[in-house]
Amino acid sequence: MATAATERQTPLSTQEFEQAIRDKGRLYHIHHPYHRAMYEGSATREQIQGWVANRFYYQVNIPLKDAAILANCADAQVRKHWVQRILDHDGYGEDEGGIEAWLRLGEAVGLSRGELLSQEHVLPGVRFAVDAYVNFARRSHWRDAAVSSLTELFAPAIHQSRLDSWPGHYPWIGEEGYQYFRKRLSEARRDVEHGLRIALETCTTRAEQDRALNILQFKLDILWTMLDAMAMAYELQRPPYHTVTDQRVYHRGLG
Ligand SMILES: O=C(O)c1cc(C(=O)O)c2c(n1)C(=O)C(=O)c1cc(C(=O)O)[nH]c1-2
Repeated sequence: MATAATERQTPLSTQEFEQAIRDKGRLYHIHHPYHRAMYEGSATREQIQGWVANRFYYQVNIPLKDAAILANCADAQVRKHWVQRILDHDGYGEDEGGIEAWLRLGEAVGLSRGELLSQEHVLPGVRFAVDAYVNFARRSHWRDAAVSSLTELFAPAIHQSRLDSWPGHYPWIGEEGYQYFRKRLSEARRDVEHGLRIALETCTTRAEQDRALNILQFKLDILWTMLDAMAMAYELQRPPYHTVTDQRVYHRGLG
């Protein structure tokens, strides 16, 4: 008879494991009140601008995270696919890349390129959360780092929700701002197919599956925590040091 302990060790079937991964979508940042406000049309211009400026820090760090995964991966077949993610963001040939598209989104919401590039709006809480993601990829086995990207399973829905709702709610946002979200619809679907295959093929014991689900939760925590920091600053008007100064005195990264 199986005891509770041995039952815990029974691996989930591939279908059950995939379902457990997909079930994590109920904790995606699409459900964060900050995100809901943007989607529902109640976000202010300052809140949208704050989100775009802070999320830029995520955008510029994604290729560093993916380069760390490549650097830790001895499997050429994996690298051959994974390298595409860096090109998607940095650009290649005629494709201007996601970082450039995000800078255009910044301009479309009224932020200059210089404002985004200087990182002057990046809140410490956002910086720490994104840095935790990059550092996890640097120090982990590439398979664990690959699993942490699986929140992208849920990303097409969130990009689509912005394309569906923002133009109606925020007519002041220029049309050229939406290209990033359009571009990611197909890129995220392709990436996640590869990432999911890695997870399903390499996490075969219950312990490995549980670890993968915990890593995915770590990543969900990062995304949620970024929005918590933005909610403090732009909804509750309590950015860091607000009791002392209204200047953005926070550090811009230590290089
Ligand atoms: O707008 C979003 O809500 C959102 C979320 C995520 C995500 O789930 O990590 C990514 C993106 N966008 C995105 O645009 C992107 O390029 C991306 C790469 C990754 C990753 O973990 O490698 N996540 C995401």
